[in-house]
Amino acid sequence: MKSRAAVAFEAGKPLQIVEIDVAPPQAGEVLVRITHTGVCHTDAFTLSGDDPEGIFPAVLGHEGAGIVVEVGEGVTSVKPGDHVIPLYTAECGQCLFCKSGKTNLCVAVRATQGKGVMPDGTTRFSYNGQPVYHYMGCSTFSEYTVVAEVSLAKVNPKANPEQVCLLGCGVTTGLGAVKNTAKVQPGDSVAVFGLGGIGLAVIQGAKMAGAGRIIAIDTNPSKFELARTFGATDCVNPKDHDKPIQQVIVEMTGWGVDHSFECIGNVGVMRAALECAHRGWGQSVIIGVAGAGQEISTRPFQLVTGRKWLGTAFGGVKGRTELPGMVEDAMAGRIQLAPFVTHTMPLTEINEAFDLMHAGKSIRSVVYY
Ligand SMILES: NC(=O)c1ccc[n+]([C@@H]2O[C@H](COP(=O)([O-])OP(=O)(O)OC[C@H]3O[C@@H](n4cnc5c(N)ncnc54)[C@H](O)[C@@H]3O)[C@@H](O)[C@H]2O)c1
Ligand SMILES: N[C@@H](CCC(=O)N[C@@H](CSCO)C(=O)NCC(=O)O)C(=O)O
Ligand SMILES: [Zn+2]
Ligand SMILES: [Zn+2]
Repeated sequence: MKSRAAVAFEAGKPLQIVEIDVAPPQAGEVLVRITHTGVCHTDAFTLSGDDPEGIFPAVLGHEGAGIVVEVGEGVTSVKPGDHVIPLYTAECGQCLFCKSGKTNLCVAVRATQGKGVMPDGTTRFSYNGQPVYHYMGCSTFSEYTVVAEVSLAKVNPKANPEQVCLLGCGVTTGLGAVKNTAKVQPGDSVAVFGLGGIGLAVIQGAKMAGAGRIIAIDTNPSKFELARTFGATDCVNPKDHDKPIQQVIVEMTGWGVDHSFECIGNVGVMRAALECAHRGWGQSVIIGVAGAGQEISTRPFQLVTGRKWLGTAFGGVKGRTELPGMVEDAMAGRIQLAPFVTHTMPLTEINEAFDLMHAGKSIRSVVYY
């Protein structure tokens, strides 16, 4: 079938809106009509060419909501008409990782997903007879996409797709990082570096966890108002200080914060986030994605004196098990999604979403089909 799609033909170039061909779902696969998709910084990261797993031409996008159109052989858990959120972290329930009870990092489809193909090693997308690759197992920048059954969370059809698509990545990642990775406790102090969709979701999660002081840090002060609305108690612009930001945070708190979160993808800031953690027990969670060749560093003494460095993917959330409940929480107002959606636009204007992100003017742009 034909599908309107925004295709990344080349790194560093705008997406092109074209009509691609989408082949039918094979065994264990599902054809989904995407109705809405958020644009996450990770899409921009891969488009920039910095992602070692980046492959072109590809249909990017991994923060979507849609409706099942057709299922392939053997698919039993979803049927046409079901409302779904595609998952870049699958949940097969069978693999070593799923069964461990220790992680959400299912490996069922991860190897082929990283190569831009479906589990059988081929792609369902083509343009002018040439292959177009999948992205993060989702490819939500196409109106019709094919995903593995294990990569779909079935959600309440009454939910607002313009908002719950954000549970496909940004908001879930931030909330999960607080709850599952850092395990923030009532009264704990928190520092959040980077106030985009991820950082603001961390702040929302910290507030929900009953954190005491929540310090929001960004070089773009226009982000502070929303950060305060979500629960930030202090807002800090590193540019206002002539000393390292970790020193500023340590001086503000005495010995540093109980938990810090890096939500930017900057290895220098990752170091600062670790070093502003409390002597003896502070921990720092890396959420931001850094480019090929980038490495983190700090003095080992920082760890010897009790700080911990952690990381998280999709906030440690098991999508098929947990997203349906998170959608209910959003519908009941227990999770706030509306404030994240600063812009909406049709697919034809998707490049504007990237421009707004790079200009620091948006939190989330949601594209509709
Ligand atoms: N680990 C995961 O599962 C996961 C999930 C989603 C996104 N991410 C990553 O999280 C990061 C954030 O994503 P986003 O969509 O919120 O991005 P975003 O671009 O919306 O937000 C980033 C924010 O960081 C701020 N910033 C940039 N440089 C800074 C600096 N030196 N000091 C302080 N603030 C600075 C920007 O002003 C912006 O407000 C990206 O690296 C993305 O790839 C990771
Ligand atoms: N492909 C990159 C890594 C990209 C990455 O770290 N992705 C995050 C999700 S970002 C969502 O916006 C993640 O979950 N990683 C775990 C996984 O991909 O299995 C690289 O190769 O460096
Ligand atoms: Zn994302
Ligand atoms: Zn699994």
